[in-house]
Order: sequence, then C-alpha cells, then structure tokens
Amino acid sequence: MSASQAVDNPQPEALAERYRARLDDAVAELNAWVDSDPLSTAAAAGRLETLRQRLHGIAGSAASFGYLAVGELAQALVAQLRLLALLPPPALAEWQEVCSLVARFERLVQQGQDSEGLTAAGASLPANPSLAPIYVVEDDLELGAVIHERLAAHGFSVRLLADMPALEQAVEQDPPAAILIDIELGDGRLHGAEFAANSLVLQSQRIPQLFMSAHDDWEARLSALRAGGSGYITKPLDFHLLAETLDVLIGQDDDEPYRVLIIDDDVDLAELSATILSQAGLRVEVLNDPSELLQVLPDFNPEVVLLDLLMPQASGTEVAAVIRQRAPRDPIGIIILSGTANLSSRVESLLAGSDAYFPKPIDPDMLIAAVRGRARRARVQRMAMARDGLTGLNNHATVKMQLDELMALCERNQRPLSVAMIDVDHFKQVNDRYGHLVGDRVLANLGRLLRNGRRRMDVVGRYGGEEFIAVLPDTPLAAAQQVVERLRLSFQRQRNRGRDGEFSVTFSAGVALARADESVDQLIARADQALYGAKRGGRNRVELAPDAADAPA
Ligand SMILES: Nc1nc2c(ncn2[C@@H]2O[C@H](COP(=O)(O)OP(=O)(O)OP(=O)(O)O)[C@@H](O)[C@H]2O)c(=O)[nH]1
Repeated sequence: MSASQAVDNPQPEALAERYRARLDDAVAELNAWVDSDPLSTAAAAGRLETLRQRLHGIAGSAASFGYLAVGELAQALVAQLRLLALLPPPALAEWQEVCSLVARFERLVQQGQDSEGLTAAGASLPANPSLAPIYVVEDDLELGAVIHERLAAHGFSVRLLADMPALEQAVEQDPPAAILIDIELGDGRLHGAEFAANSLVLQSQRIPQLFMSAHDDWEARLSALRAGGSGYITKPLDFHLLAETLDVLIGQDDDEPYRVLIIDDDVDLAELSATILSQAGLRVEVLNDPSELLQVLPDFNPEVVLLDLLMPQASGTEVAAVIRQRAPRDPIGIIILSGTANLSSRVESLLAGSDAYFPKPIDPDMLIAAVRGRARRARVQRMAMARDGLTGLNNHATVKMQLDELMALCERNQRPLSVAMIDVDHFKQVNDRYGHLVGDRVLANLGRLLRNGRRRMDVVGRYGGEEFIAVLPDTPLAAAQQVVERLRLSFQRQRNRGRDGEFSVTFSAGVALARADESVDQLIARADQALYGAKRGGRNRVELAPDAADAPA
C-alpha cells in the first residue's frame, strides 16, 4: 500500500471471520510454544516477547469483535508472560499458571463470542460529504474497520489510515475535523505519540488529536499529552464514549474571535487598550460615552466589557450595574480598570456586578490574559445556555430565534428555505422497554446525527422531548426531502444497545417550504402538520407540506 492510500474497509462478516482465524492462530501458536518446553531453549526469550505482543494486540481488540472474556484473559496472559520473562528460570509456579491460562484461553476462544460483536447493520452508512472526516490511524486493520463502522453509525465520516506518514500526507491534502491515533503503532509502545510529537505537519495544525491505547499508565498518558493530544481513550473501546469525546473535541473548534467593548472617556487610553487587544486577535469596539451602551450592546454582543471607573457621564460601577440589570442571566464578563486604589470603590464595583478590578496602568500581557480568560468563559456559558443539555443541539428558544433570522435573510435574498420537524417513532416504547437512560442515549445519537449531517449554514435543534427541528436555508422542498431521507436511513441503521440486545429506532418527519410573509410559528405548524401525516401514514417516513402553488386556498 502506498503511503497516501486510505485502507479499504472490508465487510463486517469477513472481518469477524478473519478475527476468529486470528484467535485460532494465536491458540495454535500458544500451544506449540507450551509444547516446545520453552524454559529450556535458548530462543525462548525472543519467542516469548513475540507471543506477548500478539496477545497484547488481542487484549486490545477482542472485545470489539465480541470476545470480551478472551480479551480479558489475553490481558492476564500478557501480565503473566511479563512476569515469567523477569524471573530467573525455572520459575515453575509461574510457568504452571501460564499453562493453565493458555488452556483457559483456548476454551474461551472455542466458546466463541460472548458480547456484542461486529454485525452487518450500520456498516454502509452514507458518509456525509459536507462533514470533515475523522482520520483514524490504526495498523490493526480489523480493529480499524470496526472503529470505522461504529463511528459511521454514530454519524461521523471516517477515513482509515494505516500509519503516521499516511496520516501526515492526508492531513496536508485535506485537513480532518479530528484525528484518532493508536498510540502503539508498529513496534513501539508509544510510537504513535512520539511520531505525532515530532511531526511538523501535525504540530503546525490545530487539529484536535485523540489517542487510544491498551495501556492506562502515566507514561502513555503523558506522552499523548506532550504530543498535543486533547484526549486519551483506553481499549477495549467504548464507542459511545469515543463518539462523545469526539463531539467535545470537534465542538471546541471555534475560530470566531472574542468580542470586547471598551468604555473609557479618555480617548488615548481607550485606543491603547484597543490596540493591545486587537493585536492579540480580539475584536474590539470603543465607546467614549457610556450613554451609547444600550445601542451598541445588542449588535456587537461582546463577551467582555472593559470599563473605566471614573467617567463624567456615569461611573464604571454604574455602567456595570446597568449591564447586569439589562440581562441578569447573561454571563458577559465585566472588568473595571481604575487609577484609584481606593478599597471602597473596588468593593462597590464588585458588588455592582463586575468580575474583576485592575489598577491602571495594567500590563499588556495581564490585560490580554484577563480579557481572554473571561471571554472564553462567557462564550462557553452562553453556548451552554443556548443548548439542550442532552444532545448539545440548540434549544427550542435559540432555534426559533435563528429560524426567524434565517427566514428574513432568505426572503431578502429571494432564496428558498425549508424546515423539517422530526419526531422519534414509538419513543415511549423505547423508554418503557429499555429504560430512560437508554432512551436518552437514543436521543443523543439522533442529535449527533443531525449535527454531523448538517451543512455549515443549516441550523438543527431539539424542539422538545423527542422532537427535533432542522432549518435548511437556500434549500427547496425536494432537496430538503432528500436531506431528511438520508438522515432517516442513517438513523434507522444505528444500532442501540439495550439490556436484552441491540435494537434500532426510526423517526418520522414533516418538511415545509417557507412562504413569503409567513411567520415562524406558521411555518413550523405546517411542518408539524406534515409530520402528523407521516405518523398517520405508518411512521418511518418523510412527508411534505403542500407548497404555495398547490396549497389549499
Ligand atoms: N428518555 C427520554 N424520554 C423522553 C424525553 N423527552 C420526552 N420523552 C418521552 O418521549 C415519549 C413520547 O411519547 P409519545 O408522545 O406518546 O410518542 P411516541 O411513543 O414517540 O409515539 P409516536 O410519536 O406516535 O410515534 C414520552 O414517553 C416521553 O416521556 C427525554 O429527554 N428522554
């Protein structure tokens, strides 16, 4: 295979078969080794190390193929072989333990799978071309294919790469949304992390990196951290946890500069602070008269306001109080700068709602750090307030506000806009049969699918309970229908884990095209009407609301 090639992804059934053959080979090799009286041969140490590595690979991958107990036993064998290698021969008691573990390993392999393994469903989800892919570097190709399959079922588009040079090349050609690297590539225990740490290509890009490893030790975690890893996940992989971790890593990717409003009657000082902050990459607006505050706040919507304490029109303390009164729940940061070291004015300004009080002159680095830190926190908190806690999607109020803005924009530009209301089918039965937590997970999966399946300009949100909304600007009805159909098929293929096995869930959807002069509520009501039609028509389908041309008069 050439360095830049992505790995072809074999069918899951073939993979399962291949994995079983790999286990059988390992059993045969272990038995041959035990029979060869290894304690007395000179080449024993080398062979033992090869076997140990082989078992280590199995320990990391077996659970993903449904051999949970085999994986656990392989782990125990690895530890026992390590011990054997350390002790001076003949370590008879340890050797007997190895023999008994090998016999148990063989029995477990013969018993077959004991947990959820690889199946065909979900293997061929359509990749969403508008979503930047996740690059996965895994030289155990079977495990790589499982990761590919599982992440695809969670709505990610995945590209599998066999080694780090292939990753570098792929990243240069087409940067991914995130990278998942097996830390133990090739022969080295930390090769993946070491390569990443020394790779100019990877270090020069700000792509989130996540490392996976069969080890959970300090050295491995530290090397992943030093390589720039933002996450570390252990094998056997919990794919839900992996998907959630990737969600967080990808969600952190926010390039929009922080916004700072400076209010200071001293024009020169205000300009100085503005220059320092602009050069640090922040967006800055300056007001020399605080009475203009209420006009500027809604449009500029800063994350931080930097206030002078003593101004002729109003004190910084009063301005801080007005900002807090105007929106008591808004986590906007307020920093007061003052030449006076007077304790009572400091206390007063903090009581009025400011977050920090710094004496002038403030050191530029200190100013940047203070503003950035508060801006980041304000942005994260604002995002959390605008989002639904379970799915991470926009909540009801936010999505309606965004729909309102997008409808106005599309109408101004004479572009079509479609809205889809999506409702999980028979969701009550899911809760009743598998429990609320499993139901929550189904909703979270649908949320992820919608988020990952959308184009940049689309807005998706959780409208309530098990109902979701997708707003598709610049999209006529037929195209919207196709988008929602694709999502419907993907969702139906997702496999969810319940206490008595796997199950799949479907949704119904109604799609409506916005009419001129229609309100947000009217548009949503028509999409809801179409959704009702889809439910009545048997569920697991997408219905269209009649558009203007053939709508009843
Ligand atoms: N687990 C979980 N369940 C929820 C959540 N929000 C709403 N539900 C449940 O979703 C179910 C919705 O049930 P129904 O409105 O009767 O509809 P349905 O069973 O989905 O049936 P159809 O929509 O007619 O296909 C109710 O049992 C709610 O309790 C949530 O956040 N988590």
